[in-house]
Amino acid sequence: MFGLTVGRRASAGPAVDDDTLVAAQRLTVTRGQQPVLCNVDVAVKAGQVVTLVGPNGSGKSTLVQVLTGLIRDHQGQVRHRDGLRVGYVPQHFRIDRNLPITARRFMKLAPRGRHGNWDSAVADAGVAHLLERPMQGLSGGELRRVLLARALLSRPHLLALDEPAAGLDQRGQGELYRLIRHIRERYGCGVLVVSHDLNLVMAATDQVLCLSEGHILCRGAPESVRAHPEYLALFGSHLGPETAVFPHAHDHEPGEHCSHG
Ligand SMILES: Nc1ncnc2c1ncn2[C@@H]1O[C@H](COP(=O)(O)OP(=O)(O)OP(=O)(O)O)[C@@H](O)[C@H]1O
Repeated sequence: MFGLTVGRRASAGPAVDDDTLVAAQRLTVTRGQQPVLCNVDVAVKAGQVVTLVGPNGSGKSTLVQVLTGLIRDHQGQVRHRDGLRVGYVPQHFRIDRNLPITARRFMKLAPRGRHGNWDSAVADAGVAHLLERPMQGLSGGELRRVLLARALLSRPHLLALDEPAAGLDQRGQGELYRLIRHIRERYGCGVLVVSHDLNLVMAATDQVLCLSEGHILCRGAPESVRAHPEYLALFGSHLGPETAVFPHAHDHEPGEHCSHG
């Protein structure tokens, strides 16, 4: 899903002001007997970069998929701004090796591939030189750029990038975050990012949400904070002092736990 439009259905939920693109309240997702997300409150506003961090399996991708409208079997309330256009770059994307297709053709097949924001999407994602290349032959970083270009075709209000820095070298990661800021400014969109790259997260994010076992462990603006013990406990001491710093508020009382504790 790359050019989803959500928010046309009227539904009860948290208040959505003019700037708020999506807001979730007491969001809970259960898979099997296990809560994957538990009582999560989160909102993304236009022009804001919100980054989700947390260990493997902490619920980051699930949260992104709920906020982008891809997962709807949740408890709690999720409210999207009316007519919200979402661009989504998934964490995993497999190309069928038996179906040769160029990057241009791949993008043209997107919902807004023929009448969308083609020139800007291609230029902003820096993929002009990749358009005639077969998708199967792209490197991981090149593939991510094409997926980003495809997500931009709809001029999204909300751009969700699930681990866009995965597989990129240091220089590529720096470029990526510069690109995210550029896109945020150019499109005025909100950006929701999942990342394990904590140094870059802290440098390029308005708000960080740290998930652990489906709860928001801590959250805040990176520039306004100092080391937080729970965050350090989660990510270890390999981080530089400039990285492990943001204030937080718990989303649950110490005695109030989901069934996993
Ligand atoms: N459809 C599903 N069925 C069963 N379990 C699921 C399903 N989707 C997610 N889960 C489980 O929910 C938990 C959270 O998954 P999720 O992919 O959201 O985590 P994540 O934080 O994005 O992990 P990672 O950093 O490894 O990508 C995991 O334990 C996962 O196995």
